[in-house]
Amino acid sequence: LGQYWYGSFGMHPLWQSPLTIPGGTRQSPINIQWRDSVYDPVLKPLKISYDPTTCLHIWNNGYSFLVEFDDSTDRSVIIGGPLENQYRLKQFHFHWGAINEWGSEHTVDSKFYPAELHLVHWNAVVYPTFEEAVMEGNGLAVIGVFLKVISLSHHEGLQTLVDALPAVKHKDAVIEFDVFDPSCLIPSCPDYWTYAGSLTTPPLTESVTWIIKKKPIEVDENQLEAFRMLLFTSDGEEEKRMVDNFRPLQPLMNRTVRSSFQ
Ligand SMILES: NS(=O)(=O)c1ccc(C(=O)N2CCc3cc(O)c(O)cc3[C@H]2c2ccccc2)cc1
Ligand SMILES: [Zn+2]
Repeated sequence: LGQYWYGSFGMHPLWQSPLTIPGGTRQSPINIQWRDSVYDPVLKPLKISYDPTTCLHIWNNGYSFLVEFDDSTDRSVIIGGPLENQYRLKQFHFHWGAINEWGSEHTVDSKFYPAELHLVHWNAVVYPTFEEAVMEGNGLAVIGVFLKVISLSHHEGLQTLVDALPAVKHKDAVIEFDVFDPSCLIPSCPDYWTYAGSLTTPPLTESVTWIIKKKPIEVDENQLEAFRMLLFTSDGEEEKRMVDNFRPLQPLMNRTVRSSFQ
């Protein structure tokens, strides 16, 4: 699916989506214009509680690498922030560029970060399965965290992931990954923006409450280079480096981005 969605390789591929959702009014990603975001004093702090033993495996699904969690119970959840319910952690993954000039999906004041982390949660209070939640307006909540490259700032938590990546170099590779607490990848600063959006990969359904952290995490160049060594392609196919796996910006249309901070 990665190849189909990211089109030809090597260039800075536009998102080859066969369709923008006809009549889509809340597509993602978007540019967050800081001065147009509206402080909402009603927004609560986001409460994050992950159980590191719910971590299951890392797999290369041909468009990113996903770290998946056991979401059969409420052991790894988020609540508060803009959310009406508690949401269960299902997986996290990243989007990144071939070079540090771009790679994130969301932009802030039209500025790209070199990469963006997405922690994907679903509303298991209201919906019986993730697949059903994906089709509903309040079905998913995704925390977005920007990555910033600072040459001498090695990120310890990320390194655990980076060390595992060579084992999932090819599409469809999976390895067991049994203890990892993804809260080490989330900045301690509580500030975030939030808006109503969509999946940025097919099926692009308009089911995501986005929670974008204001502060990036800092990683070093070698750690991001490790992402760029992954492949869109399966073992035995002509190698295509997994880079530029981000969707182009979508129109804001009739939406307001709220901020949890002044
Ligand atoms: N970038 S994002 O909007 O945060 C995003 C969120 C969830 C998902 C997700 O969990 N899945 C399941 C795994 C998967 C694998 C693919 O190859 C793919 O193209 C999409 C997904 C999506 C997905 C969501 C809903 C139905 C089917 C697949 C993907 C991306
Ligand atoms: Zn994503």
